[in-house]
Amino acid sequence: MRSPSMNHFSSLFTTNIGSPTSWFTIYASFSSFMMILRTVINDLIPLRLRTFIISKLQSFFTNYQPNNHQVSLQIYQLWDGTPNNLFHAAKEYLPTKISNTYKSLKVGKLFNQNNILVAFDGKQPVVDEFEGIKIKWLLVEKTKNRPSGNTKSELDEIYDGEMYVYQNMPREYEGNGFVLSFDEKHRDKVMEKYLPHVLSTYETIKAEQRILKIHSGGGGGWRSSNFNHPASFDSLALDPDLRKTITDDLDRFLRRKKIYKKVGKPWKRGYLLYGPPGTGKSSLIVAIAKYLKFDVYDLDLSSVMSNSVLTTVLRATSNRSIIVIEDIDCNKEVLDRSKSAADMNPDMDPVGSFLGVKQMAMGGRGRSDNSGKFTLSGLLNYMDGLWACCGEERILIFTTNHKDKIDPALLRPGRMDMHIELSYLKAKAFRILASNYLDIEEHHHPFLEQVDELLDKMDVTPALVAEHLLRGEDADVALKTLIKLLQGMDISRGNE
Ligand SMILES: Nc1ncnc2c1ncn2[C@@H]1O[C@H](COP(=O)(O)OP(=O)(O)OP(=O)(O)O)[C@@H](O)[C@H]1O
Repeated sequence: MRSPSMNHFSSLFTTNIGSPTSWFTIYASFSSFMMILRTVINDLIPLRLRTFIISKLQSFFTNYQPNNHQVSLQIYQLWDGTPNNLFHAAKEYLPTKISNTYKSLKVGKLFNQNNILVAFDGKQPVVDEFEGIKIKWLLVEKTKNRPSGNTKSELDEIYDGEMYVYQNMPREYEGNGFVLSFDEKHRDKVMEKYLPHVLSTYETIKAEQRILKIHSGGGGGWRSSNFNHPASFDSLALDPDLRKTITDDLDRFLRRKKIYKKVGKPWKRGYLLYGPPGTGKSSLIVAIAKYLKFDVYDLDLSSVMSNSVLTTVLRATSNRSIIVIEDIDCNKEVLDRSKSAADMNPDMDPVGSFLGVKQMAMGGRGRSDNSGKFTLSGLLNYMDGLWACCGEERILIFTTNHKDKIDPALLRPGRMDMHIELSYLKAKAFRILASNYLDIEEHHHPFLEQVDELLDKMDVTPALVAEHLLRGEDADVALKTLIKLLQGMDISRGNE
């Protein structure tokens, strides 16, 4: 026997289903049918069997992923209880991938930084493209068991399954994390190329954000402060070819870490900056430090009383640093060394004399003369590689006004690899000062040629001209008075 509702249900297909009345009839029939079906199921299927079927269906839908060719990687804040570098790398890397289409971002500013910082807040996935593959990043926050923010969104749909893994992590894995997903066929590329790319980008960002320090002193310990000197390669009046030679050399030094390791040499480089006072030697050191993002250790040799103090002081320097010894020719021990070596054997050539003194310091004849004292040989030993035990990524810079006074032993390649002469101001470098101090574009001022001619025939330091330009606000007036000054110097020179 058929129930009235079943009759209704079957008659649906013959009625006109376009009218509201017919829709209501369909609804009423369907409800009655479902009620009857539920009663039948409850009566005929035992409770335990029903629970089993429901749990199986739930688990099927939970584990079902529409894109089952997608792979996901979780990067948590901790790995075996210790900070996970990949997590920190991702944290710095992702903001570089945020485009203008992002509608919700975190912003902030730290005390010691000038820039406004922007970060991914996790409410929207970040999609990164790398060598033709798309990688989707999501943020997982500690106190929430689903990606932060959204109610019911794309994130939930994708990550309900992933959250199950997350919630079952051992305690030490708890903390914020990232989940990145990509097509399975790119698995190798992501592991071998993309993740190393994230790490190396992080290293670059870290180096750029680094707050540089200057440490001064030596024998009595280092005194440190933030290094905020405004000089840079852009502010330096340097012949453009010389600037390029220097920056190319620095770049090459940074690139060749592996080669130094392979040939068993400490990764270090020595520069000798020489030239008259006021030609920019100290300013160039600042420019190099900023270019490389290296800290500076300004070593006062007169405070170093013995070789062992020198070793201690140099050991206390950090990696990625520049050790500066200014006016090396003025150091008494440095000058005395040549003298004492020559006294011992007047026929020795400079390098031979260096070796003689080095042997003394290493335990040869006359060692007792040097024990307990700072000697140049102690410094040379350090430069020759004994410092390899004290770390890497060191640049050593000596400055002098008198290159000819320096012992040749100090200058040979391997100790001072590059000798950079900073000289008097000439036309090309002057254009840089004119642009920086007076906003004069290259070749665009009627007085420039006259200044060039004067600079060409006389020796004027960049310091003197820079000081003069700093006083004038008006370019015409500043250049006119500079021409007068130079002409006056030219006349007095002629009178000498
Ligand atoms: N090439 C340059 N470009 C721009 N400014 C310069 C240059 N050379 C010197 N100056 C200016 O002169 C000042 C002194 O220069 P700096 O101390 O770098 O010279 P120096 O060669 O190290 O002198 P010293 O041998 O006396 O130590 C700097 O503060 C800078 O303003």
